[in-house]
Order: sequence, then structure tokens, then C-alpha cells
Amino acid sequence: MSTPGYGQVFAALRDGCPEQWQAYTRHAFVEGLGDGSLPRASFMHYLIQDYVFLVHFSRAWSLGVIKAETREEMQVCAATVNALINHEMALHVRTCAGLGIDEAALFATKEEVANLAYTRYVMDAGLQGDFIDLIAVLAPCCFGYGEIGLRLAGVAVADTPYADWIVTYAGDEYQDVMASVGEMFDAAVFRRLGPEFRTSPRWQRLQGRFTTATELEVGFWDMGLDGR
Ligand SMILES: Cc1ncc(C[n+]2csc(CCO)c2C)c(N)n1
Repeated sequence: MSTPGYGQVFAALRDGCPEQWQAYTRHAFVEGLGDGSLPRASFMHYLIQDYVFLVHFSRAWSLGVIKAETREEMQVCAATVNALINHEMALHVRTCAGLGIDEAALFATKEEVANLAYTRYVMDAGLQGDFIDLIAVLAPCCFGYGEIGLRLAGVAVADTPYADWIVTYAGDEYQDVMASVGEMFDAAVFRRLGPEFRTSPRWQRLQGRFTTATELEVGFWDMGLDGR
């Protein structure tokens, strides 16, 4: 399994749920992005829902600033909020504008249940737990898209209509933010659980949260495909 540099805590969590991770990062939706076979309607359905998803993910990352215990943790969360609102969502606005869907319509989109379940699960885990409970549920989204983007950039057919999506997640800007999130996550877990974090009584709960968030990512891709 390829391991881009997102840190050892992420690697341990990912390797703790190999089946779910595979179902997420090798989903039929992902393969369709790479070979260009994904129906356009499925992609648009996904992208419009994803705009709303990012609104709520920006709120969840903002909660990270509140739950942080060091300035470095605050910095990484604030930078991620910035990347989300000012860069990642721009892809959605740009792509939808090209099809005549303006931002007010995006903001007013009715959420599908799979979308709502995921973002509210993340918010609740973050509200209930401490900083690392929050990062554990945010991690599958960040590092999963990082892995998917890098892999697709290497195998995607040259004329896939989804190149803009792939380049957004494979690009240095996104990968650099993810590398700093990975470093921060390692430091945050060492600080609270120590270097033997896997034997901490809290580890199973963190793994459970990470695994559930990964399953909710699978549900999100399924929702995209259902929008055909
Ligand atoms: C369903 C879904 N899952 C993950 C991402 C990717 N993503 C969402 S927030 C974030 C962190 C900072 O950019 C990243 C990478 C997405 N767009 N949609």
C-alpha cells in the first residue's frame, strides 16, 4: 500500500480498517473519475452535494481552533479553514458556474441523508470529544482524497473530463496542507497519548471514529453514483 507522508498516526488508523479504506479509496466512483467513465450527472450530483459538505466541514475545522491546546494546532486548523473556503470550494463554484448553477443555488442545496449523516457525525464527535477525537474523524477525508488524487494523477487517462478535480487534490498546494495536517496530528496524539499511542486505552475509540468516518465516505460516493 502506498504511504504518502501524512504521518504515522494516520498510517496506523488506516491500517486498522483495511477493508473500509479499500472500499473508500478504490470505489467505483473514484475509478470512474480516473478513466473518465463516470457519468457527468453523477459527478454533478456529487459536486453540488460536496459544496454543502464543505460548508459543514469548514465549521468542523473551525471547531479545531476552539479545541486546540497549542498555537501550532490552532495554526494548522486555521490554515485548513482557509484552504477549504478559499481554494477547495472554488473548484466547486467554478465547475458549477460553467453549467449555469450559481453560488446562491449551491448554498441552498437540500442535503442528501448520506451527506447530512457524515457532517453531523463529525460535528458531534468533535463536540463530544477532545481535539484528537475531532481530528480522527476529519482525517479520512483529508488523507483519503490526498491518496486518491496522487494515485489518479499517475493513472488517469489523458482526456478524462475530471482532470480539474484530480489536479486540485494531487497538486502541491493541497498536498502541502495535508502534509502539515499529518505532522500536526502526530504531534497532537503524542502530546496527549504518548509515543506508545496504540496501547492507550483511548486508541480503540479513536480507531472506531476513524473507521466510521471512512464508512461514511463510502456512503458519500454511493450517493454520488445514485444521482445518475
Ligand atoms: C465527501 C468528501 N470527502 C472529502 C473531501 C476532501 N476534503 C474535504 S475537507 C478537506 C480538508 C481541507 O481541504 C478535504 C481534503 C471532500 N471534498 N468531500
